[in-house]
Amino acid sequence: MTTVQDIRSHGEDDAPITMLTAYDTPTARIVEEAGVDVVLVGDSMGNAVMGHDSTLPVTMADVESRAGAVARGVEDALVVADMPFLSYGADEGDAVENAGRLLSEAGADAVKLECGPHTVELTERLVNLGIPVMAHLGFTPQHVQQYGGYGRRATTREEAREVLELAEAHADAGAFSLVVEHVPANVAAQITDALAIPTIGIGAGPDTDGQVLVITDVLGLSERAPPFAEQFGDVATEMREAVDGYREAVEDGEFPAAEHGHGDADLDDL
Ligand SMILES: Nc1nc(=O)c2c([nH]1)NC[C@@H]1CN(c3ccc(C(=O)N[C@@H](CCC(=O)O)C(=O)O)cc3)CN21
Ligand SMILES: CC(C)C(=O)C(=O)O
Ligand SMILES: [Mg+2]
Repeated sequence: MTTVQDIRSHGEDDAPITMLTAYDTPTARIVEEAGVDVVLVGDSMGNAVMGHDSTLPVTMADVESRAGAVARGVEDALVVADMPFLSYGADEGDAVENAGRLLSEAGADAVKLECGPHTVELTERLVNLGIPVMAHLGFTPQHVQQYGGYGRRATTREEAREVLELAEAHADAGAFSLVVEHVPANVAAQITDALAIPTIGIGAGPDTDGQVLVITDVLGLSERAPPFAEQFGDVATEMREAVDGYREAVEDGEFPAAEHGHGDADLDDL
């Protein structure tokens, strides 16, 4: 069993923390069997498996449903669920209830919040209530309209300092780890050095305590993947071949065959 305390106590000499997203039971099972430490039910499901072009349309109902599916496929890995756009930040009571439901009903072990100055208090409140929080800073995709694009963040000294200070504030508020996305490697390295909790990077260079990617980017199932992602397989080709094989077998009258057990029942003509 991987717990939030196992992640929190990650040491400098330990192997890097591995995290991957999953949005369904069979994929979550494979991610866990591979020995990945943390399975993230990311709001990247909007792009990755729901056909949206951002994470903004993803709802609590979407994340609850997908987190349930993932939690049912996982025994040992830590399951973290993203809080989707506007499920926190508008009303603190609603935020607490939404976060709580991801644990008590969907079966997640922790939640992840895209952070800013407004999430420091919320982090403290959630942690006090027993809801572990993973913070997310740097490029936070729920702010894409505010940023005006998908470019790297914290590229100036001023903005890098802001991110560092927010990281420290969320660590002090009780976050057990911190995702740092799409920032310069030296900025991610300095944040990592400054914090007692582990950092998990995406598009943030090699000097974080762990790495995370979106599963469809890793598998070669994404229509578009960010430049910092790496494709480690070509599952789309495998799927195309299987589907093509099925279609051909039906069209050629080869499927179903006797071995598929469609024998006749012993009855008169209807
Ligand atoms: N499939 C997938 N993978 C991801 O890693 C991912 C998602 N979806 N959805 C949520 C966010 C969005 N992310 C992204 C998506 C695109 C870029 C990207 O293309 N950046 C380019 C263009 C920058 C620009 O528009 O100026 C770059 O060169 O940095 C970066 C992060 C990372 N996350
Ligand atoms: C890319 C990770 C960090 C994420 O937030 C997601 O998958 O939604
Ligand atoms: Mg996310």
